[in-house]
Amino acid sequence: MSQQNNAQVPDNAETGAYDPAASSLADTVQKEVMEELLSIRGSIDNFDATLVYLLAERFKATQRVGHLKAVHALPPSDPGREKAQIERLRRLAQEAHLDPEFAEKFMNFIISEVIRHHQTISATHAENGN
Ligand SMILES: C=C(O[C@@H]1C=C(C(=O)O)C=C[C@H]1O)C(=O)O
Repeated sequence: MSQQNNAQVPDNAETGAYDPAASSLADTVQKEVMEELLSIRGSIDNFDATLVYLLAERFKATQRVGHLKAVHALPPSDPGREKAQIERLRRLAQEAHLDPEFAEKFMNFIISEVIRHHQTISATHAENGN
């Protein structure tokens, strides 16, 4: 059923609801091309949602590591572990036809954020006198 934009029914801009058809191309692209684009974008949306859930679960696990390290006075980063992870992920990326340079950059970006969290957890732990 199509939604009417009137005072009773707020549109996406007002509700903040996601519009999967949002685009700046609507007026410049043929109808069939736009349909194919939207269909592919449906898959991209599913992948992006999966990435967010995966990252959320990964950060839950790394937060646990951060608390364990703080309790046992271990350093926030573990360069030996990181080196092994990067080497493994570069190999996996190659096999999956993903640019290994990109995989390494992406992994380093995530790891640096995790280390920042671990530093915060460690500082909070120290402040609390444990
Ligand atoms: C999560 C850890 O802490 C840091 C973050 C890592 C990661 O995000 O994978 C890996 C090594 C550490 O520098 C860990 O030591 O396992």
